[in-house]
Amino acid sequence: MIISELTLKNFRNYKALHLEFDPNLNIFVGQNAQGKTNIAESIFFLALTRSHRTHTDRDLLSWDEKEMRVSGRIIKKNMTVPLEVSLTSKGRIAKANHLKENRLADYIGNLNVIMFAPEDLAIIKGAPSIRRRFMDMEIGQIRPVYLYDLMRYNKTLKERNSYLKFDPTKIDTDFLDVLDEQLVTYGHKVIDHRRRFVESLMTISTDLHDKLSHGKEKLVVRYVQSVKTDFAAELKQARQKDLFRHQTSVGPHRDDLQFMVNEIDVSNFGSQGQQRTTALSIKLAEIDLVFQETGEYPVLLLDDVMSELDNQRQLDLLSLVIGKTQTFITTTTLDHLQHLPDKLTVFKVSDGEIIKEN
Ligand SMILES: Nc1ncnc2c1ncn2[C@@H]1O[C@H](COP(=O)(O)OP(=O)(O)OP(=O)(O)O)[C@@H](O)[C@H]1O
Repeated sequence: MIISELTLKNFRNYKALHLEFDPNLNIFVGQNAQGKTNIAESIFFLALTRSHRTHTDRDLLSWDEKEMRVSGRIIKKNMTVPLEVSLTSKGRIAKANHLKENRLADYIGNLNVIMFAPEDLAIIKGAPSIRRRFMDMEIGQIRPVYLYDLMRYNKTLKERNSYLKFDPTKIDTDFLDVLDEQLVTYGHKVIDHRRRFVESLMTISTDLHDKLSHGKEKLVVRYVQSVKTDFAAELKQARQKDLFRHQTSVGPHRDDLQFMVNEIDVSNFGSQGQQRTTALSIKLAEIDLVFQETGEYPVLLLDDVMSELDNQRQLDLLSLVIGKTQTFITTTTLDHLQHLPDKLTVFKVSDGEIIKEN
């Protein structure tokens, strides 16, 4: 799948912008704080109706504006699909083929993107919540039904946690049983999706990591489940503790991922280089995973990551993706970019102005 055109209205520092893209490689070059990441972010937003770097929609609106719109044209399976996501006083509106989707989960999946940014190192080094968010975003893109299951699980979890805060003498254990039953039903669905995702991710990323490390490192990705064997039984067993602590101590909201390189937990004991290569393997694996699940390669957004990679890793990365996925690179300089293919388009970015150079 490729994105052929992008139009921005009041998105960050772009009041009005229209761009036509190269199907192969697009490079956005410019000094710091000119608006390169904003372009990558807008493409991510068009795909997922949210930003990769802020939870606050307000941040995405140009200062002093009340509404914004990102629209684009996607070409997949030889069909052109117009997409549009806007933030208005009525909230978030997503349209595919000019038709409004009532549920955002029905819209997501029209455009698949994989974003690789320096912050992604946090998937390896950061808190478990970052790894859960990573799983949720990625599974949601490939199988939108996951978002429903996750939403229902989270809603029930919230309800249970609020109930656990009630005066203990007023707790109705029958009602808690009902909540537990619902939590287990939705929780199983979430766990099933995650298990399948991690299995596929593991197979592909191990192979890629082998290539990226030139056979020196074996990567193993493990799904670390909070539920060990029987969710219902474990929930029951934890009930007294949960009532005491006013929160649910077992369930997929406590899941994690573990990355082992040559049998060492790379999150805690890996070198910077190993952690970077692991993050890269995971991200690149997603490209093939999206293809496996949807029959289309996603669009790849490489935001400010090339300068962090040495020559060899740049070469490995580009040789793995160019010709396969439409790629967008943001960078402050073209100097360190080696091994670029012949077919590419460079966009010079300066203070929200973009000049296309062929
Ligand atoms: N909501 C907004 N409205 C208007 N301008 C904004 C808004 N949010 C950010 N900006 C401006 O966008 C610019 C930052 O853009 P961006 O994050 O894309 O930088 P960049 O070119 O990727 O830089 P770097 O190389 O440092 O990552 C800054 O000038 C900032 O003031």
